Amino acid sequence: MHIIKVKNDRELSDKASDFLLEEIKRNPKAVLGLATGSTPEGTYRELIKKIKKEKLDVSQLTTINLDEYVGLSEDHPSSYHAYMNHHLFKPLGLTKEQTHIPKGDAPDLEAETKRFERIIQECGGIDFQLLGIGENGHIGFNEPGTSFDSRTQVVDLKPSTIEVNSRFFDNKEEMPRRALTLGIASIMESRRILLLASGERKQPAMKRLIEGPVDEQFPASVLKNHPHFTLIADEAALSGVLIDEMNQTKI
Ligand SMILES: O=P(O)(O)OC[C@H]1O[C@](O)(CO)[C@@H](O)[C@@H]1O
Repeated sequence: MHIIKVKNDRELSDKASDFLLEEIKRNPKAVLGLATGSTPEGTYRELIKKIKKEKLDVSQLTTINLDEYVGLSEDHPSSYHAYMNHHLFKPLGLTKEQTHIPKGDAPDLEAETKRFERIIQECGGIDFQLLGIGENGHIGFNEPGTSFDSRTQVVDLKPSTIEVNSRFFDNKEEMPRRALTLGIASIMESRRILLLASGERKQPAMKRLIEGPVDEQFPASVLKNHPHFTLIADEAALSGVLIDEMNQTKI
């Protein structure tokens, strides 16, 4: 695990967008694994600016999103489809053919999980996976207790996740109780992984990730087993966390 400590969310967005930009420059046909939530919003904003400034061709990229709420159609304003269209796909002109997100309103959810795994295999696997982290350590929507061998699946969300994420819904009652998510094994097969964490809300998760053991009760801990795993976190998220200097770059 390599840790990059930044001052604040603005620096985190700048640094994380550089990682994505480098990946795209190195391989214009890259398969990018993408995340939603509040954390990567600034990263996407910076990435769009940099891609436009450098006039990069993004027409050959493929994107694979981590998750979607069960029951929400693509045009539901709180769906991750709507989030991605708004924050990245529309501004970059990425087409439906090159972008993939699990369909939360698929009539057969089990078939949808299989279809999604097939898409990942068919495009040759994920080159670069961007991740956020839940306060309880979830990655994608893989909640504490999820097997490290899991593949794309339908999951029940924990009450704490329902509470935290209901802020994205006008009416809290509309917050779905289930989601489709890439499994932990599917995420771990990505060739490189970048995890972002910002703000004091994420401090307990950072402490457990960095100081604690690899444990299925804390899903993000599995990332420490990945050979090319980088964490970018800000000072608030890392406050009071003991970091081995060998693993760290300060910005
Ligand atoms: O960045 P946030 O909003 O804190 O969300 C944390 C994580 O939880 C999720 O909302 C659930 O997948 C992710 O999209 C995100 O990475």
